[in-house]
Amino acid sequence: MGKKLKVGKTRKDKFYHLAKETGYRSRSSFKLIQLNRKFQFLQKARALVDLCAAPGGWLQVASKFMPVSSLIIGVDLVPIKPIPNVVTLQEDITTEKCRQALRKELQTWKVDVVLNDGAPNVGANWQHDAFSQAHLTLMALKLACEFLNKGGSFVTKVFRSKDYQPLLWIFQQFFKKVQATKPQASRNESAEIFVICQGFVAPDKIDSKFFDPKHAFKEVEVQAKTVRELIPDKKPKAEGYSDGDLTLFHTFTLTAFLKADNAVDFLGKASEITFDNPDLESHSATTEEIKECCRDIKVLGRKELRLLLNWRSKLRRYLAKKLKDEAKQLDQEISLSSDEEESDSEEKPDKKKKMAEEEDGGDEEDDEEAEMEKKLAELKAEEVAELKRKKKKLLKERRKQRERVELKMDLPGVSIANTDDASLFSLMTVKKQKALTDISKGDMQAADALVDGEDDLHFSDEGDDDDEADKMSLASDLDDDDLADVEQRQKELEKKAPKKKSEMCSCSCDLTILFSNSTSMNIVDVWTLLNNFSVRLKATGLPHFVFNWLFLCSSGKKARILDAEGLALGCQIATSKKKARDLVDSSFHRFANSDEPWEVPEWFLDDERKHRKKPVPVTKEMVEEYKQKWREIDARPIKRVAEAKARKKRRMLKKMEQAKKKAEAVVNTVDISEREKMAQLKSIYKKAGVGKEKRDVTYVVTKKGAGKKVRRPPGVKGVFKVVDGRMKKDMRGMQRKEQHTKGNKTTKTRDKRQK
Ligand SMILES: C[S@@+](CC[C@H](N)C(=O)[O-])C[C@H]1O[C@@H](n2cnc3c(N)ncnc32)[C@H](O)[C@@H]1O
Repeated sequence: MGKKLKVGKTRKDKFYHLAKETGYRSRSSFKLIQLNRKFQFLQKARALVDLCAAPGGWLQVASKFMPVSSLIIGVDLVPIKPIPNVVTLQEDITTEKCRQALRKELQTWKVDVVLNDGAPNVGANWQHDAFSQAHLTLMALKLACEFLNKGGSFVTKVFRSKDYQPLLWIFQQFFKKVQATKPQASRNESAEIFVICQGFVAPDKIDSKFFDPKHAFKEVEVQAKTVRELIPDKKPKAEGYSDGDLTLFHTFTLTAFLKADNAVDFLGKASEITFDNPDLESHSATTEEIKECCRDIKVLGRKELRLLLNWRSKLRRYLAKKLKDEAKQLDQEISLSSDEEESDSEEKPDKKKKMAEEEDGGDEEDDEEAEMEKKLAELKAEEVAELKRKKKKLLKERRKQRERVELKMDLPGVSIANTDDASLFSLMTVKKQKALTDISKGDMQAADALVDGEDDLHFSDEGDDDDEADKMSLASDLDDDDLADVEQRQKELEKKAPKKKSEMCSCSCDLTILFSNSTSMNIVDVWTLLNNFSVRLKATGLPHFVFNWLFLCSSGKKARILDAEGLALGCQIATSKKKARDLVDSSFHRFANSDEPWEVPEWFLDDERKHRKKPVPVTKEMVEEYKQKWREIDARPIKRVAEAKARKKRRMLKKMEQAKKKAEAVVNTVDISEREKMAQLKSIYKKAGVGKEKRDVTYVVTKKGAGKKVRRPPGVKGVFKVVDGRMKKDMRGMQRKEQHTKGNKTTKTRDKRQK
């Protein structure tokens, strides 16, 4: 019969195979690789001692990551197969002999790192094993304290048992920084954990009691009090077994959960809650989700654990109420059955007891409420944190945008990167966009709907979610200063005309959509729209507010929506308030709101289209100036091109540098002639790509044929070369012919072979 092996140990996981493939002697090598990747203690170390090192996987990793010619010593009870540049000792690390052997090996040296992956021979009793492991760790620490340099590191394996906390405390007495972690390569089912102690303080004198297990290991009981403690932000650490308990799966009844003094701690220990009370199982609070959660508590997150706690509170309240009702009913029965008064007197103590319990239930309710409040406060704090995160994200985005503008990757107010303009996808926006298109076509009914309508296009004072989203998109289109400015003005206007608030919202948002989304609109469209709107705007008394927008948009902050003409116009408005006012005033004219009420001939309409609009007060020169500016901006190389050019330049310089060195070597060579030197120098510089500069050659096609002497044709300057127009064609013809004959030959030989 074969020996029955433990499943966890025999299971060959990816690290096992990886170790086999990469030539590491043990899968634990990857634990050290991962620990070192996180804490970087091997790279700087010049000397290292690996305690309990067989078969030598950690030693291999150490010799790979430590600087060449570092001193590496490995100790183990069993012999370690030799590893290049590693000294191995066969000793028991708990003995004095081992200490002396190490002293002999190290002489006066001290080491920078002490590793300990020691695992005593485990067997019959987990509790005993855990203790021997902790003892082994303590002995490893003792050696570390003797041989470590000041500031050195001690990396050790520890099993999560009751001795874990005392061990951590002891480590903290000797090292500045003590961190526990479980590398990925460590199996989840293993209770091992790795503690990285950094910054050895090297005390002058060490009390021997630190290394005496009797003194060192005292019980430290830690109870979880909050859900956050139960599920920390970081990856949970592996838990060891508690005394006398050799299973990891713990099942409790619902009654036990309801009776538990500390519900959170209870959840920390329980793996499953079973239903032992049908009444509670069918309670409305016991939803399918709750039942699912009860099946495997270990996999639950904070949210689900809170759900269970709330459920518990509900059930407890329900039970308390039920008891109360029962007591009341009992009371009524007592008062009704006067005949049984005497017998009642015997039962009364029982009822009183129940009443007292009921009162206790009331106290419990208070506790529950306090607990609930505490939880609510926790939730609130989480919400606040979430909000803070969002704000931080928003600020980060704005900072990035500013940086992009500084790097000339974006224009002010225009983000190439930020294309997630929420307002583009808002249903409200789409509706308004349609209405605006209609208005721009002259449909003033749509304008009526926009401004006066109580329908879904209307922006109410309270503002629903969509309103908020649109306002947000409006805000996110401006930078901080603009936003503050606009908000300030909005407040002032609200004070001045409180009744017009809803109208103001309506107008301002319409224009926002116009300016933020109408990328294709030019100033004439804007102008027409404003003309169409002008009467309404006048009615709301908000032309200045509207023109704040126009100003912001046209003075470069919204450059993307305006063409050169628009920019020129915006510039005019920006320079003078009067000009802006005049511009608005001039939009109120008799053609502003005409609806073509009568039939007119086509020629008249054409004429009207051409001439009825007041010309925009912008000169051609101004438009040209802004066009030129756009051209300059367009001509700027994009960042990637600039980077590629810089890379090319760097490569060239490097090549030149190398060529220069080679050329110097050639020049300094004595045993070759000057001519040879010249030839070599030429070839070096040619290879480096610094040959003769390419001359501009003009090709002259003649019928006489290439290479023949031809007079300089009139109008040709500089170097010219005579070529035959037919040559290319002839060459190609010849090549074709050659291929053809080759093909024939191969088919003939194939035929011959077949024959
Ligand atoms: C998990 S293995 C170490 C694996 C090693 N880190 C590697 O990467 O190859 C644990 C080792 O601790 C050793 N060990 C246990 N008790 C010891 C002691 N008292 N002194 C020295 N070595 C010990 C065992 O012999 C065993 O080789």
